[in-house]
Order: sequence, then structure tokens, then C-alpha cells
Amino acid sequence: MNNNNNTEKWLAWMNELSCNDYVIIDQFLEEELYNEVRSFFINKLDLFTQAGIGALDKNTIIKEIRGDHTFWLDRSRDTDINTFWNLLDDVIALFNRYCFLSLSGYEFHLANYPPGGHYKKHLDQFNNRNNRTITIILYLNENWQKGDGGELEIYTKEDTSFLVEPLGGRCVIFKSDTVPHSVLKSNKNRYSLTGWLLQKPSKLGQFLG
Ligand SMILES: O=C(O)CCC(=O)C(=O)O
Ligand SMILES: [Fe+2]
Repeated sequence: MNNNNNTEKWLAWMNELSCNDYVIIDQFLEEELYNEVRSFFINKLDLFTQAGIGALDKNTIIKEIRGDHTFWLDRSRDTDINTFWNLLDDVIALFNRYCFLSLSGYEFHLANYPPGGHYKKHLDQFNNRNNRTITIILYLNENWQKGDGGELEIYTKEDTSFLVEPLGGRCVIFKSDTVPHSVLKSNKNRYSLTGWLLQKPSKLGQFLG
């Protein structure tokens, strides 16, 4: 973190995350970085493909469950957003230090839900691969209006749920294994940058012998 002020902000967000399992942050990035990420998104729109469900070979396209199109990011290739990658390094270091985690990596994609797109209620951890630990979603929608749909529905520990509008600059962070969520039908293109901070795989020994 480049200054104490940012560290303090992160400590408050992590505190909220540990109490509620989620935290919602408006104007998450400084304007310049937000614009950089959004321009990068727009430049890549031609490369998006229909998203699937499940890890690796279990990945199948089921439009009834999720309707988004995605583009997976690669830090060494996608250097236009280096400032964002560097921020992630700092964030991972803070989580490991203050939340006693052992995060060792991340995976991020750009996502577009075209009109009619939605994602049914789910958890972000796959049954057969459980190292997704923290989910981070940054919305990139300018001028999102009531009636545009595409709200994120978050289901709480108290068995209630609430809706989060995908407003540009808003970031939602939650625990990947405990917070069920869904995306309601979007009525227009809905842009986001979504990713997961990954825990070091446990029980590697059983594979390594
Ligand atoms: O874009 C969102 O609000 C949520 C996306 C989501 O749940 C996912 O990609 O797993
Ligand atoms: Fe999800």
C-alpha cells in the first residue's frame, strides 16, 4: 500500500468483511485507475466468449444458469492495467498479514452480461477445487438506471437477501465459500471486472507423494 491512509481504508473494509462476510465499496478506485480499467475493458470486448460453469474439464456452457461472456486476464500479457495488478499485490499482502490467510495468487476476468443475461444463485467455490477464497467484483457501468436490472442479489447469514446495483466504480468483496449470490436478468450490457484471490492449495502432499 503506497500510504497509511489506504492501509487504514483496507483495514476497515477487511473488518466489515470479517463481520458480515461481504463489503460494498463505492468509488473503489481512484478516477484515473478506474478509467484505465474501463478503457481496457472496452478495448477487449471483441475477444469475449460465452462463459461456462465449473473448473477445467467440467466447464460446460449452460445458458439457463449463467449468461455472461468473459475474457480471462493474464498479468504478463495485460500490462495496460499494471497499476491494478500492483494494487492486487498490496491487497493480498494485507489480507495475509491481517486476516491470517495464505493467499498466493488470483484469477480475474472481464465479464459482460448481454441483455437477458443472468447468473443463478451459486457459491464461487467449485466442489472439486476449493481454493477461491475472496471474490472481488468491480462494476464498470456508466449511467446505470433503475429498471436496467442486472442487480447482484446477496443472500445473508440471517436468511434474507438484498440487491446491489452494478454501478460504475462500485466494488463488492465477499468470502467465496460462504456467500450465495445471483445476478438478476440484465436489460442491457452489464460490465464488470471479477476475480478471486486464491488460497495456496492444501493437501498438495497427496498429489506430490
Ligand atoms: O457480476 C456479478 O455481480 C457477480 C458475478 C458472479 O457471481 C460470478 O462471476 O461468479
Ligand atoms: Fe459468483
